[in-house]
Amino acid sequence: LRTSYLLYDVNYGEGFNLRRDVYIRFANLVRFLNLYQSQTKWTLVLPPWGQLYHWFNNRSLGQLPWSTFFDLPSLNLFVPVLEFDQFQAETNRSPISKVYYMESLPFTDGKWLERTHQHWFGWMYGYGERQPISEFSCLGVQAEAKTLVDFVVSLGPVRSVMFDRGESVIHGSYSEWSPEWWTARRSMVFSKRLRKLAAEFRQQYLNSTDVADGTVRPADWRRLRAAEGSAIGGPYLAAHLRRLDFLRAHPDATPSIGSAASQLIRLSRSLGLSTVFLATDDPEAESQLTEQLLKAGAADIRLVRFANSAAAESLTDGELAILDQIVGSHARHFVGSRASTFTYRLVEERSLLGFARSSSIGVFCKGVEDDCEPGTYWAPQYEPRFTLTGENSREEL
Ligand SMILES: C[C@@H]1O[C@H](OP(=O)(O)OP(=O)(O)OC[C@H]2O[C@@H](n3cnc4c(=O)[nH]c(N)nc43)[C@H](O)[C@@H]2O)[C@@H](O)[C@H](O)[C@@H]1O
Repeated sequence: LRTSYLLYDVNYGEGFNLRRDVYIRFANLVRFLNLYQSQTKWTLVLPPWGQLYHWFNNRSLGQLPWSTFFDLPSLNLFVPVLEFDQFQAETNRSPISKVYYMESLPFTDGKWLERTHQHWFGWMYGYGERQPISEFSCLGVQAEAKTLVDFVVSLGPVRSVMFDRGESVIHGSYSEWSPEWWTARRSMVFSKRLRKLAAEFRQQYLNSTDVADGTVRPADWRRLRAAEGSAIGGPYLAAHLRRLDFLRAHPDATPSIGSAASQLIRLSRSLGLSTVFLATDDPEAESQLTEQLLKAGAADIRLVRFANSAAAESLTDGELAILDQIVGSHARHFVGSRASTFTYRLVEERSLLGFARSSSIGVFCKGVEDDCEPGTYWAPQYEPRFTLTGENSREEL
């Protein structure tokens, strides 16, 4: 069995939670390659988490491995994965055989433009040192992960292939409604350390435990199949209030603090929950909301944030965001921010835990009186199905 490596990178400006979705596209590509090419073991090289646009406190930390956030043994149960450092060690830092910089082009078939030179070096993942590359090409794509299977197969035996601007690849037939998407998604279990911190926080500040909340789940994600409605959740309302760049990027969906406070009061009253777990990227939001709650005579509503706990002090921005997601995903009821991938990932987590759709799809409206559309919800799909319709590849499970 020969070993080949697949690498990818994503446009710098993309946030953490969109990147998690791009992972699913490449994990499925690797899975399809391994099903199709039985003589090759394809391994997915995990792109280190560089200095993301939204991670203000991470600037000095350099590249973070995936194990900071995710449980690698769980990822490995779906496809073979390797941290970038390990890849460099395994290949003696030899050049990446082929790098394709993907450009979204307005044509319907996958097509590539070869612009090959003798020697290339690339800056990748924010490392100061440049990575040697044997061959660099631009690849015009309007492609799904499965189209790329045929493309990679057409390259013949190759040690390592990298796709840059990985966000250009779409899920296509293997989107959120497919078991392929969900199987990869289910394997993205958060690291043990972060899960433990979340459990301790829930117990200490929110009177919430898995046993009481009906969220005890097997350690192996392959055995987790919670029926919708089986989870009760902790006795709190969780709110994801996305602000900062959303005030500019999504002004029509982002409420003022006053409007958000009124919506929270109305919701917590109707649910009979006086504890609100607040997840937000805005350091000012909590004190501003508290002021509005007092003004509205709702001083009994208690705002709880992970960021205020002692455990938060030693965490990076990305870890803190995940803690907010884990704690938010265990609440009896959740209200999120329209169009935020942070909210999407949190709702997915809730659907996997077995929360009822109605407890998960609420979003903040712009105005208090607006009757805005609820958020998106995809029910988890479990039955594996695999059909590749490409020229070389056909297989069904
Ligand atoms: C405007 C667009 O917004 C998109 O944001 P959206 O979908 O929310 O995508 P996210 O990637 O989730 O949000 C960006 C980052 O903001 C922080 N953040 C957001 N909400 C919270 C929260 O509740 N708690 C904590 N602790 N941190 C939060 C977190 O670092 C997260 O990685 C971006 O992905 C795009 O690149 C673009 O900037």
